[in-house]
Parts: sequence; structure tokens; C-alpha cells
Amino acid sequence: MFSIERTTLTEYLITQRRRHPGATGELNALLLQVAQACKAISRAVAHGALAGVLGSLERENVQGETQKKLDVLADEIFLRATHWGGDLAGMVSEENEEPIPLPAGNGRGKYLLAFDPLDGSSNTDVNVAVGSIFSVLRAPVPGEDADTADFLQPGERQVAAGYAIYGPSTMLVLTVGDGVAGFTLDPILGEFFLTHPDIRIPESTREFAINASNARFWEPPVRRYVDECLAGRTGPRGEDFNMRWIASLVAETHRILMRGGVFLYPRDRKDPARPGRLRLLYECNPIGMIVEQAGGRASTGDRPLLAVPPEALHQRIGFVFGSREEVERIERYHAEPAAVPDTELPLFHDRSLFLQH
Ligand SMILES: O=P(O)(O)OC[C@H]1O[C@](O)(COP(=O)(O)O)[C@@H](O)[C@@H]1O
Ligand SMILES: [Mg+2]
Ligand SMILES: [Mg+2]
Repeated sequence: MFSIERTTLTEYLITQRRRHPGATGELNALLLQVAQACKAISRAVAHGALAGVLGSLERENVQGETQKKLDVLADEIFLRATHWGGDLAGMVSEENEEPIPLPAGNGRGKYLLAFDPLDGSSNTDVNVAVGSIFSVLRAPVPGEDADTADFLQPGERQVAAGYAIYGPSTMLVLTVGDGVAGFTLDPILGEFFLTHPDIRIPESTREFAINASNARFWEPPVRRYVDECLAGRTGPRGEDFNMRWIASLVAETHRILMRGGVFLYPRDRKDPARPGRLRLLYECNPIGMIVEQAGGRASTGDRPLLAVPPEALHQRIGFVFGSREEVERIERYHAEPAAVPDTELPLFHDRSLFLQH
């Protein structure tokens, strides 16, 4: 089938809008601006060394991470594509400590946008799939500049969420609260076409993803889960498991949406100042909404992720998601009394400062 015979992203969004008779089209306008940004980032990523965009800058972002040239470029592209549209009341990026000011003299809209302009950017120099992640919330006070507190809404309040993956093909995967749809970019036409109309995550899986180099810092329920997977056919699960780690959240998410699996970046004892690796507002929440809309489950490890009230813009949190049965099993292991005495886990006993309740 030629691309042109398929549904475009614009057509899909118009169809979705019909479900909301009072809709003004602002959300669609915003999502199309985001899609435009993703096309531009896809182009920069694809040109790689030819465009001189690989490698690092000699500076760090707010989180103390060395910025890649592409992190900064992708951030600028997101900004330029979205902040003039008048559909936003505020925006937050991984690369900026505070909400990004919108242009003076421009109208303010009713939505908030939080994004990770380039996720998995440590992979750009090795030519592995990376992506962009975004989350859309309603502004508590539409038409006025949003402040930090306005962004601190639980993930269950998101009105839309998505990611673009820059892999062998570029795809946009999106939810506006009515299932998950995947679009593939036709690079010649510069258009996203609907290729994956109703993505569903298989309920069970025999594949898990975790950064095993952190094993010595894991809490007992995570250790138990992974040990049981590794024990395979001769262990309590009675089946062999497969393991993957790409170090690119978008790529792991995409694999899980396509063929099932479970992903864990749990809170651990590696660095008490960082309870988990991934950021709640613009990594975990949007991926969590997509996963749940696709029939999977998103969790902190011990409770539903999307119900967590955020406390800070760049808050990190333990994140476990994927096939429902496995995530529920991991939550069950967290609920069961620890096999290891508290004294061996000084940072995580009941009265710990680091417990996330
Ligand atoms: O370096 P690690 O521990 O493997 O962590 C990899 C994780 O970090 C990330 O790269 C963080 O995202 P950023 O590249 O946007 O900082 C995730 O994509 C990935 O899941
Ligand atoms: Mg990221
Ligand atoms: Mg990033």
C-alpha cells in the first residue's frame, strides 16, 4: 500500500476530536506542532556526523548530566515548534531547570507541555535508536502563564502523551486517551501515516529489561523477581526468560508495545539523593499513560505510577512497566514481607527518609 492511501496523523487527530463536541482544535494544533518538532529532530539524528551534531558539549544540564549536542539542538527544536502556537500556558523540559518562559505578547492557551527532547542520548554516538517523549496536561488557569506548581499533577490527569522513536524508521506513538496509535514517518512526503492503529501489550511475557550492573543496590523484591527469571526452567517460574537492555527508554518501550515484556528501573540504594533514575513528569508519566492505554501496567514497583502526586519538576522515581501480569507480580513481591531483615537495608526500612510514600 502506498503511504498516501493511509490515514495521516492530522486525519487521525480530527477523528479523535469528534469524540469531544466542545473541542476547539487547540490540542490537535499542539500535537501537530510536537510532531513537527519530532520530524526535525529525526532529520538531525539521521544526518548524524554529516551534520556535525554528534558528541558532547562541555556543559551540564540541571541534573548534572553532560549535555550532548543533540540534547541541546532537540530542546531548541521543541521550543521553536511549540511555544509560538498560542496553545500553551507553560512548558517544561528535561534540559531546563525552571518552566520555559513563553514569548511576550503572545496569547496563552489551556495546555501544559512537559518533554524530554532527546531520550537515551548517550546512544547517539553509537547509532542506536533514541527518541523524544512528551506529556500534555491541562493548565489549572487557562490563558495565563503557568508556574511550577501547575505542572505538579499526577499522570492520570494527562490529556495526551506520546513519544517519537528515531530508529531504522521514525515513528510517532500517541495516545489522546482512547487507545494507542502508531504512525510511521514517510521521509520523502514528510508526513506521519497511521501504520499501527490499536497497539496492545500482550498480558504475559518471558522477556525482562533491567540494568543488571545496579544489582547490588536493588531492594529485595526486585532481586527476587530477577533471580527467579534468571533461574529459568529449573526455578520457581518453571520457564526460561530472555533479557534486553538498550539504555534507551523509548526503544525499550517500543519493544514492549510491539511484543510484550517488562521494564524495570527501580528505586535502589545507589545514590540516596536519587530515588530512581527516570524522571516522573516527562519520562515515566507519558510512557505510563501509553502503556496503560495499551492494556499494560505502569508502576513505581509498589503502587500505580499514574496516581503519584509529583513534588518537583525534575523528580526521579522508580519505574516498572509492561505486560500486566509481570508488573502485578513485582508489586505483589513488594507487598509481601521482606525476606531480608530491615537492618540489612538501612536506607529503606519503615522510617527511612528515602521511602517514597
Ligand atoms: O545509563 P543507564 O543506567 O543504562 O540508564 C539508561 C536510561 O537513561 C536514559 O537514557 C535517560 O534519559 P536521557 O538520555 O533523556 O537522560 C533512559 O533512556 C534509559 O532508560
Ligand atoms: Mg530521557
Ligand atoms: Mg533527554
